[in-house]
Amino acid sequence: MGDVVLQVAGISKRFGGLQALSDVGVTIHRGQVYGLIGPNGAGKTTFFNVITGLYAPDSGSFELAGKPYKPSAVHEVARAGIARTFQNIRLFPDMTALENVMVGRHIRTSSGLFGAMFRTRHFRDEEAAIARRAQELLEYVGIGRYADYRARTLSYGDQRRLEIARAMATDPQLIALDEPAAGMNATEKTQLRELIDRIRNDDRTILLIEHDVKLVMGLCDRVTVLDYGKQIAEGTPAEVQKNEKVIEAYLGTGAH
Ligand SMILES: Nc1ncnc2c1ncn2[C@@H]1O[C@H](COP(=O)(O)OP(=O)(O)OP(=O)(O)O)[C@@H](O)[C@H]1O
Repeated sequence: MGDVVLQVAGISKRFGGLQALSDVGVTIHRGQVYGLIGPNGAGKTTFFNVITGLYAPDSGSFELAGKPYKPSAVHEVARAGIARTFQNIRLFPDMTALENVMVGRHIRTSSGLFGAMFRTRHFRDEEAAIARRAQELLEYVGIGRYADYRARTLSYGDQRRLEIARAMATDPQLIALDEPAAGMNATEKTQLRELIDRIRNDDRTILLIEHDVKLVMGLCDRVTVLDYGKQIAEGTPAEVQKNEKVIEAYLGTGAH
């Protein structure tokens, strides 16, 4: 098994009188696809938002690639090495596909504002390298031919791919995908599955929230199941599927 990429423990988060997360922890190894599932309102998005710095947790410890990190601000989390996509696609709709990926890459550059303002040689070289890398990533996710199209003109499935390319542009330790298959048709889901498989085979690490249990079970190495903010099961898909608490949680709410 690969090194530990993300280790979080004891995460709790309360909203007023509602305990959205109680003492949740996960350990994710390099090269794994780790799934987070649970019925509606179980706390999946809250967990994602806590580890990516959108919500401040009430408690919890956080380690990324062996170093403690404090998920207190979104850009700090991105710098620490977690990149994410969103349930509702958040691209720059009027920028091209290539430019959207280049934006992701900019957090790793060194020229800064001075370089950009005076268009220094170093800045220009860096821009050219960023554009090349962005094009490679578009090819990697399968939409290289749309590099010059505005993001909003791409199909839904291709916009999701573009979001993944943008997330990968930061060279993250961990890629967190928030319901990447939402709204996809069967063909798009198959392609998404192949893409996630490919990303894993390239030794990258993925945390996945997904409603489509079939997709999660077929794709993930390990799964955590949340219900009412509590971690009711953790294990391989086969283990989790047999767990009585899990069966009950899903049958109880009618969600699947
Ligand atoms: N910002 C917030 N303020 C108050 N309550 C919140 C907030 N965010 C989430 N909650 C509540 O916390 C609980 C967990 O919600 P969360 O969105 O994390 O669940 P989920 O598992 O992602 O659900 P879904 O599958 O519907 O997306 C819910 O009861 C929700 O209403």
